[in-house]
Amino acid sequence: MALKTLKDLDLKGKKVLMRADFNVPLKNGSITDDTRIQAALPTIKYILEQGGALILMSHLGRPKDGPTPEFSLKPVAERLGELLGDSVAMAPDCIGAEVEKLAAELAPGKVLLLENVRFYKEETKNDPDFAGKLAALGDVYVNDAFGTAHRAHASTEGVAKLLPSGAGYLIEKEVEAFAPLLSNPQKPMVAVIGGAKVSSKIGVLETLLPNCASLIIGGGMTYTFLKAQGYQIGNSLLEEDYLDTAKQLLQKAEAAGVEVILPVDHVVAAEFSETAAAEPVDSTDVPEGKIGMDVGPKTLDKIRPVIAGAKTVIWNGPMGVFEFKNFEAGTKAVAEMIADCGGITIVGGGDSVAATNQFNLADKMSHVSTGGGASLEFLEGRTLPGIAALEA
Ligand SMILES: Nc1ncnc2c1ncn2[C@@H]1O[C@H](COP(=O)(O)OP(=O)(O)O)[C@@H](O)[C@H]1O
Ligand SMILES: O=C(OP(=O)(O)O)[C@H](O)COP(=O)(O)O
Repeated sequence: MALKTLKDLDLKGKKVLMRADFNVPLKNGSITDDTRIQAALPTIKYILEQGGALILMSHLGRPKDGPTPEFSLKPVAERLGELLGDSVAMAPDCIGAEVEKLAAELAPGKVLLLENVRFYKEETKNDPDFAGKLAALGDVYVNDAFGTAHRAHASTEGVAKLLPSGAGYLIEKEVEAFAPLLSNPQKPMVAVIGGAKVSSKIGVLETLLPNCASLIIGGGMTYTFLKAQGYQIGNSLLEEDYLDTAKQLLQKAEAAGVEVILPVDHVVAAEFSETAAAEPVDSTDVPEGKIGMDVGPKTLDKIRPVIAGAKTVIWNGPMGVFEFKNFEAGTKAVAEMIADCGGITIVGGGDSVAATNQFNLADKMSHVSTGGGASLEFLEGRTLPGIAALEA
């Protein structure tokens, strides 16, 4: 798959519209891990050095009700300004007359960050009119949002059809890093899947099965699977609509001879809060009224030999609510097992990468990817719409 890249674009004096994945973890309005911003810097600097005026766009989180301050990209503009040593202008919106004026007046070498594109539902619907309004802001389009390349959205896919386009350095680097895994994965391969995006990732698991010897499921994913098997899950995270999918996946894994490891004990809390007390539960069932927040020690004992025996480990999704000190132990232990396993280790996803950094293990992983869902889909051999749109 040959991609059009930055080198195929004439950037000098141009308004360069660039899609980045600035969906960074935030706590009380502050960025807790800026890996995704750092990862976009090589492309950003190249565009500025070439004399482009850079208009950046991204989503942040999954806002449901239009513009909401907690999903504003303002903290990203500030952090990016610090990293570049030059102020980054923050647009009040991502489309409209005021934004058009700011974009038109943007000087070469300067940066304007548009407000969260997901403040418009047209973004995720890949609405052509909305894509047209975004495209009108630039002369050329660069996509460097690997973490969002699995989404066919207006800013990742729609705009690419409307402007001369190319992939940024991050997309190029990620695609290269995954190439050996696609062509020649070292086996046995083990997938460790957790986190909170059950509906996004549960479908991907099925396609991972043929290549995996074992599938380890933890984090918020756990409870949809446990409930599907008839266990009690208390008030834990559940995506009710995916109970059947979970049941079918377990049946398919059994038929394919793939070992599935699910938590057999938990650390629970009475409420989802940083200050909640950690209560160990030595049972697969979660007591009524409690929330499963982390995997327990017996689960870790089951996971340990499986990861130690792997030649390739793919990890996406924390094993628990690692952002809260009382519930970080499971994620930390599994991250350490992966870092020490001696095989090829791929960590992907905004929060999994944040966890890897929190435990100072990034240097011990073979590849730390800015994409979680994107890397899983890419590894399955699926065409990522954001990348397909950049094919030469
Ligand atoms: N048991 C759990 N209940 C609720 N949320 C959880 C649980 N375990 C992990 N999480 C949350 O999952 C989030 C990360 O999920 P996800 O976005 O799928 O991962 P990534 O960003 O690495 O792809 C984290 O914020 C973490 O707190
Ligand atoms: O954080 C992201 O994905 P990830 O959690 O799978 O790494 C991307 O920014 C995509 O976000 P989305 O899953 O809301 O489309």
